[in-house]
Amino acid sequence: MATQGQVITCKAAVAWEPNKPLVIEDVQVAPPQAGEVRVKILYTALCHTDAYTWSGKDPEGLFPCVLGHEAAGIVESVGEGVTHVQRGDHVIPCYQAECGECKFCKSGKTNLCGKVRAATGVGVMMSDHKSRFSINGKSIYHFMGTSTFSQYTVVHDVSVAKIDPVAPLEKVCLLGCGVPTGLGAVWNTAKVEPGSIVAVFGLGTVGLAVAEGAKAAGASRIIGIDIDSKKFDRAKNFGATEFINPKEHEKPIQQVIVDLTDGGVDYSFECIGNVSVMRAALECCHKGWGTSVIVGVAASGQEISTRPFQLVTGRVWKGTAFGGFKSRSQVPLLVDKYLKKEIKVDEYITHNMTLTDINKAFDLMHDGECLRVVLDMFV
Ligand SMILES: NC(=O)c1ccc[n+]([C@@H]2O[C@H](COP(=O)([O-])OP(=O)(O)OC[C@H]3O[C@@H](n4cnc5c(N)ncnc54)[C@H](O)[C@@H]3O)[C@@H](O)[C@H]2O)c1
Ligand SMILES: N[C@@H](CCC(=O)N[C@@H](CSCO)C(=O)NCC(=O)O)C(=O)O
Ligand SMILES: [Zn+2]
Ligand SMILES: [Zn+2]
Repeated sequence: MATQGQVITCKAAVAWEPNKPLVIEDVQVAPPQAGEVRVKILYTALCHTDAYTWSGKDPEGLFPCVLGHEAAGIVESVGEGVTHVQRGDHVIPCYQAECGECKFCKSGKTNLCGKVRAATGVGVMMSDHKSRFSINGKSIYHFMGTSTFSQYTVVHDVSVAKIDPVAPLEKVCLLGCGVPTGLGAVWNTAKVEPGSIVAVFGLGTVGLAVAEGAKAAGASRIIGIDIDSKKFDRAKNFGATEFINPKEHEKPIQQVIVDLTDGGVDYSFECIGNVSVMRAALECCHKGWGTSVIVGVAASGQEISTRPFQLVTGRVWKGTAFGGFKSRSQVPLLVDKYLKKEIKVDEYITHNMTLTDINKAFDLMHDGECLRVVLDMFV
């Protein structure tokens, strides 16, 4: 039955309130308006940022909403004026848009795009400042411009990357967030050179992707740091060469690392979202040139600090969003790299479940064994 131009009623996991279990609801998804695309989401993964917003600590978290931003699907229909994708295209929704025309996109200095960011930050579509999701007339907010915990979602056309239809959607959904973030933090943000010494704080999906990226960049030592030593064995397969558990040391972790590396590392990456660790990650960098990249998302109200002398003496503090990748143009290239076996993706998937099990999937994320859980949206 043709659905184009019609409201679609489908299943979605709705976050009615912070921290309350998500509820699988029948939601109405309005047709895409001009410049919008309605996507049938086939697979979505869960990212810790979904859990962060769900917790109520995200100042941009609005309820009720449909969370989710790491997914893959097929275009169901497009609104007026949309030319770069059409019905049937395989796509990855991109929470970081790329319009190619705004001040940010044209700067050549950042992957951030300004075109729809104001609207996506308040859970609505740009054209009319309204949501396309509702339940019996009650409006439900979008999230990150993606809302992939729904069988159908509406995104801005600048927030969708067309990919090779050969790629398995149940795998490449991960290229919507965590894996590119870690790889790009190394390749685009830090620009790690061959021979560098790298420290990675936090060995979840993002930290492991940093390790993988650092290995590919030719780093000579990749030091993995985690408070859960069970993470270490697996991290070897992603490129980490040595490991430190801060709990096993009396000295501050930055001092331990400085002592082990003749003055500090060339590059460090904080992949946790803990502001004390962010400080340690900066301070374990080598005087004169060491660069630390903040990748983890810290809650509202948290602040970073260090002695300014750390920066005066040449250390550099940076951050990265989506690893600095330009989403619409570079996500398809990452999919191609996966198809050529140049980057890992399958290895980050530890669990496969269904949309109905989404609350169990969130529980699993606290399990030390869990990296990414992929949900099949139509089982
Ligand atoms: N900047 C971006 O674009 C971007 C994109 C994706 C995710 N993120 C953020 O990156 C962070 C990591 O995501 P993830 O999915 O890998 O999370 P994760 O929870 O799987 O991994 C975090 C790891 O840190 C370890 N850890 C916790 N506290 C620690 C401490 N004090 N010292 C050392 N290790 C510690 C945990 O044991 C775990 O292994 C999250 O904050 C997420 O929101 C940011
Ligand atoms: N709304 C949050 C912002 C959280 C944040 O920093 N998000 C990252 C992506 S995390 C993906 O898992 C990001 O890319 N930010 C840039 C942007 O949102 O444009 C808060 O305010 O704390
Ligand atoms: Zn994410
Ligand atoms: Zn732009």
